[in-house]
Amino acid sequence: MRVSKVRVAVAGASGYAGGELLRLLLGHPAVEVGALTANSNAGELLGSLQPHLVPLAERVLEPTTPEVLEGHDVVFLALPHGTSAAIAEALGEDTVVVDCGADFRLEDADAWRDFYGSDHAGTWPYGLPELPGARDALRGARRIAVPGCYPTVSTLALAPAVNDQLVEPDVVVVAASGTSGAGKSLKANLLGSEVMGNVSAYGVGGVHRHTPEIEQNLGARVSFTPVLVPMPRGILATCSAPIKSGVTADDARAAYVKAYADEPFVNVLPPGQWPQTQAVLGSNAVHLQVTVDERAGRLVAVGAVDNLTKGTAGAAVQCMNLALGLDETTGLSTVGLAP
Ligand SMILES: NC(=O)C1=CN([C@@H]2O[C@H](COP(=O)(O)OP(=O)(O)OC[C@H]3O[C@@H](n4cnc5c(N)ncnc54)[C@H](OP(=O)(O)O)[C@@H]3O)[C@@H](O)[C@H]2O)C=CC1
Ligand SMILES: CC(=O)N[C@@H](CCC(=O)OP(=O)(O)O)C(=O)O
Repeated sequence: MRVSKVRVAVAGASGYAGGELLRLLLGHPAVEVGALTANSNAGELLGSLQPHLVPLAERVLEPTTPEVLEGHDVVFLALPHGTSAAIAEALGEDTVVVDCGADFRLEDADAWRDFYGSDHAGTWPYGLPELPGARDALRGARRIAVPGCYPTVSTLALAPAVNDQLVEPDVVVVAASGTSGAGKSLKANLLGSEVMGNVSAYGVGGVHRHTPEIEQNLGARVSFTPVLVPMPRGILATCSAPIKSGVTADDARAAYVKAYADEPFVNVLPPGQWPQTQAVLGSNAVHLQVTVDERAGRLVAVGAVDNLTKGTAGAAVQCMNLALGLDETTGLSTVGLAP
């Protein structure tokens, strides 16, 4: 018997997140790739911009309009902030719209205005199924807001400690990211000569827009510092919080193992082994480790993700699977690419 496939469109197919979505969708057994759209690159062959997507090389990028995107079962939006709402509004309620941008992640309209400087578009179910209660909201959802890449790894690295009240709700996150996190458009600070052989902090002092998103996820005060490192992909987040009296490293580890025991994509590493980015590259896995720094009185958790996979496109596919009632892991792998 021939089972009909889910027809998906990708808006922003010329960008990094769109390209990663297509790489994953090409390996997804239940999906047929429909329209591919772009902005300045509309009219170009996909193969000229994303040569790794060989089966789609001859596809021509169309303009990003509701007319091109309608008629699909699922539409992935991998577009700049502020562009999703108008498109989503024009698509029918039956279409599953999965937004990789930030527009619908935050619940607090004031926080949105403070960090993004525009009017709040609204709030959609948040695409981090591993958060308590989130998976149920994603099953059957027709609108999904995929988390930011830093919030994904930072939240998962701290949630068991905060939720089990092992720590004070006052956390510090310092996270190093590869340059693809900044997208594919030209920026002087991302030139090879600026990035190679260089590591730099940015968005320091509570001004990065992922701060309110991590706060929303954890219900904790957050000091977040992102760091740009000279690699194309991957994030390593080092997270800490004041430990409550009497909590040991074994207690912390037990809480993490229990919280993630049934999670297909969260891998709490064996004791003493610390996450590294190359182990998660191209995979939808999150690698975590936790301990207690007794001298400083802090719990320390480290997490690694691929910003483009579990940090964006992999999470988007995971959420699509939940929305459509497919097995959550369909088309996704926990196997990384190393060295
Ligand atoms: N990169 C990452 O690691 C992560 C990205 N995200 C989010 O995913 C989204 C896409 O990011 P990313 O792929 O990195 O960005 P890129 O800059 O690589 O790609 C942006 C895409 O959007 C298109 N585009 C640009 N301007 C417009 C416009 N005004 N209207 C319609 N389309 C437009 C571009 O088309 P063209 O090439 O034709 O100009 C391109 O296809 C963003 O919201 C980003 O925040 C989320 C988590 C992580
Ligand atoms: C290295 C780098 O620049 N990373 C991006 C985060 C990418 C991300 O998660 O994107 P959105 O929240 O925008 O969807 C940044 O710091 O702005």
